[in-house]
Amino acid sequence: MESLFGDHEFLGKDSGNNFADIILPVPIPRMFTYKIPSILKPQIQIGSRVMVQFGKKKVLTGIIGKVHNKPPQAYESKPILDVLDIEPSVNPLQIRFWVWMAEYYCCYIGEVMHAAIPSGLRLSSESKIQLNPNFDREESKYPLDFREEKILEALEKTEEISYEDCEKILGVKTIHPILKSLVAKEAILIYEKVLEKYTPKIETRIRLTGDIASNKIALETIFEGVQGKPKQESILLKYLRDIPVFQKPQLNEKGVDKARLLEEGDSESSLKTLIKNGIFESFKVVVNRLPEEEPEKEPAILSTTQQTAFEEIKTHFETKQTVLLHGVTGSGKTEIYIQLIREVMDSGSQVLLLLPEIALTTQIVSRLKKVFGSQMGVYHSKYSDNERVEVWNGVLSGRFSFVVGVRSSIFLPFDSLGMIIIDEEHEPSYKQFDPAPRFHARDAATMLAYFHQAKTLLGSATPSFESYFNANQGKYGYVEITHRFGDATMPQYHLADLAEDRKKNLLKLDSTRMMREKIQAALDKQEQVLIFQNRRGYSPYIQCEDCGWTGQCVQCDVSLTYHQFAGEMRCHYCGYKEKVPQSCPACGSTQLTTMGMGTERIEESLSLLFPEARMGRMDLDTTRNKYGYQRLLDEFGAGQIDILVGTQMITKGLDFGKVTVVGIWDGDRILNFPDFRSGERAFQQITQVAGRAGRREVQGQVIIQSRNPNNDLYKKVIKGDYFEFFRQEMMDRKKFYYPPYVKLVKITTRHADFKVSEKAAHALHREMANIAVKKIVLGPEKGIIARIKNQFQFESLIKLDRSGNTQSVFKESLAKIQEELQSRPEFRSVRWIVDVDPS
Ligand SMILES: Nc1ncnc2c1ncn2[C@@H]1O[C@H](COP(=O)(O)OP(=O)(O)OP(=O)(O)O)[C@@H](O)[C@H]1O
Ligand SMILES: [Zn+2]
Repeated sequence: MESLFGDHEFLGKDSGNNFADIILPVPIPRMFTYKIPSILKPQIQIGSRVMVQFGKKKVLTGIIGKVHNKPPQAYESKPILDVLDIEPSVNPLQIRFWVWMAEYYCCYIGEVMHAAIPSGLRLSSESKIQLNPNFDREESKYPLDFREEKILEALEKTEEISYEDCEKILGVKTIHPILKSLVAKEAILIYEKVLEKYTPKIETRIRLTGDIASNKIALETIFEGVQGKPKQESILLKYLRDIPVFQKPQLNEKGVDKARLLEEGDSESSLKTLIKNGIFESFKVVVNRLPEEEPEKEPAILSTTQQTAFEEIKTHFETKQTVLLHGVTGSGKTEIYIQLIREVMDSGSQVLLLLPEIALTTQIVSRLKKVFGSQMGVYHSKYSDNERVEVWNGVLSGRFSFVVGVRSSIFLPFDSLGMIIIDEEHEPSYKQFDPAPRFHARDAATMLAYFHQAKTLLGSATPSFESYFNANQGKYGYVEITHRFGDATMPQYHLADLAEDRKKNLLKLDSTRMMREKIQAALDKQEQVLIFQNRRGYSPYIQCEDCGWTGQCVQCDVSLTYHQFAGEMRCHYCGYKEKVPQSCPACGSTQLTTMGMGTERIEESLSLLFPEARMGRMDLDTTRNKYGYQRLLDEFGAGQIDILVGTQMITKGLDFGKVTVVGIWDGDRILNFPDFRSGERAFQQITQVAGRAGRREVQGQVIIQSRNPNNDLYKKVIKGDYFEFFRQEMMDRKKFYYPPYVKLVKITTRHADFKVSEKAAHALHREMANIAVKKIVLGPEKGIIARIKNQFQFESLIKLDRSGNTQSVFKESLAKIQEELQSRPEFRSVRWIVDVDPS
């Protein structure tokens, strides 16, 4: 990245520079160079939004990525048309980060920009057609045909029209040739209309008029006046309850939200009368969507173990940029983060705390909120666009010097980060699969911290092998906590043999005797139970008992997943859905049954086995709406649920004191995943879910149901020797060339025609063979799912040597190859998907 951008080029405002590289929206692949007109020079700054002409007559909005003095070689540069921002929207460090991301993850910088800027801030541009002011119908040397006349007539009546308007006016779809001709005849202009999408929230507020609030006699007179008018009296009383002006007249100034005044069913017309009579006045204000909150409590005092870890982390930071904090589940990592965050904030720098999915970590967010109040911004996947814009602006204005967020929060406009903390750093959900940029937020955040000269703290009870490897090599500092906080002990494991119980007729509704006994014991003591079922790989589906028919997606090579709640079968890849048929579409039989074991089935079974227990279920279905997680977790925390069944969502970060039993419904389902990381993932997943049990005085009990309880991996998890497990797995990784010993790049071709997709994949393969760096190319092979959304997929996997500049040479050559292949007519509509560090 250094080669492309020297630091001096980020200084912006340099009147000696005559050219600017502009980042343009997708699908425009790279930055284009434009001339800086001298009158715009004073306004040119890195990160400002500008309008530029692209192609013949198209006007786009882009962002200044770089200013310099080198005219482009391949084309004549056009001038920048206008600068839209007085203050840049994006700072130079962000641009530098975007450039790095586009290069590292092999994607277009426009795609990074698209991911980075919340859509509420994005300039949406819609092509608009306008009369060319220089055009004179009488004097034009070009004759117009009747369609062109029609368009011009419309434009004489209104200032601008859209493409859609044109289609309507002409009653045809093919308007491009007509518009093109009009442009050529200099009769019209086509431009992109710039729309700001973000809208501030405006509240109507009510307050007492003039100085009534400070005049007791006037107030009393008013009360006398509304006697016998109960509706008006009620509104007045409610106002005084919320705003006690008798004690503090100055409170009247801010007034109350009108909606609040009317929310208990008071009538709007009575309020109107009060306003008409000059008692109340209404006014409008712009309000924050994110409420102000004061911190409620002081951070906890660290235990001796925590304090030691805290000191060790800081000592490592003196010499290392990154530190890995490896602390067992329940060791109190969050409290250590809190102390670090405090210190960095006190020193005047910004802090970012990354969590894998905020919706799943509501508990941690509310713990932090209590300590940091509204100094802390939350960047939530379930926030609305407008709320996101307010967080963005809050970072810009300095309102938030600390942000907790999901992976997209690495794009916020920080200008002086002091530390990035990545909690649960092993979590696969830090990786963005689709669309580009396909980045890993942990790795990208480490780079971001480097650009800010900031520190990175990685935290996990089960570190990723990549991070553990770096710590072992001495590249990262390493701090370990081997004991839980307070008196809590590590949970005790039990393997329950499914096959054995079946033989002995002890299996009831897929539960072993061990599982039932442990659950019952917990229920008897009013303790709580978590039951985990792995979502990956398996899903419930509908099958015909007579002919074996199963519902298939019409666009993808996958079977449809059964959603009992909606009575539907859905494709998890493209969203296609249909109602569950009454009878088998193939043979007409009505014997349709549910196969696979989803969380719904387990919930049903358990409520039959434990009829007195109150059940809850947490999965994609029950948490679809914004407050779904929150509601379930609140109920669970309040002890209104005895047994909570859930998928991956219940494994992350939950800290409930009354959970003493964790059941893993089908352990084998976690082990059998065809991936080089399956061992690592299984170890992590079992340890994490088990870690929810027994986090206070009572020791936790973990039951793993399995048909193969002698599997070596269970033994290793139970032993809990992470280092030993790592050491053994790493021998395989080394032998078979897998990360972290090599870097992986996966390239997928997609096309509606099987043959074309295959041919493109082979052409790519041949070209890649000529790239002169050490590498192994596997494939191309049909994708694990051969067809998605009617597109056939072929995949190649490339293993790159980690040494020297292998990666950059490979990526550069790959970009050239891709460009060349894309230009071949036969591959024009092929999609090429490059995934660096796939997971
Ligand atoms: N110094 C402290 N004082 C009081 N309570 C503490 C302290 N440190 C930790 N705790 C409590 O101990 C419990 C476990 O801590 P925490 O949730 O931070 O662990 P963790 O390391 O993040 O665990 P996991 O990796 O399983 O998420 C929490 O209930 C927390 O409030
Ligand atoms: Zn589908």
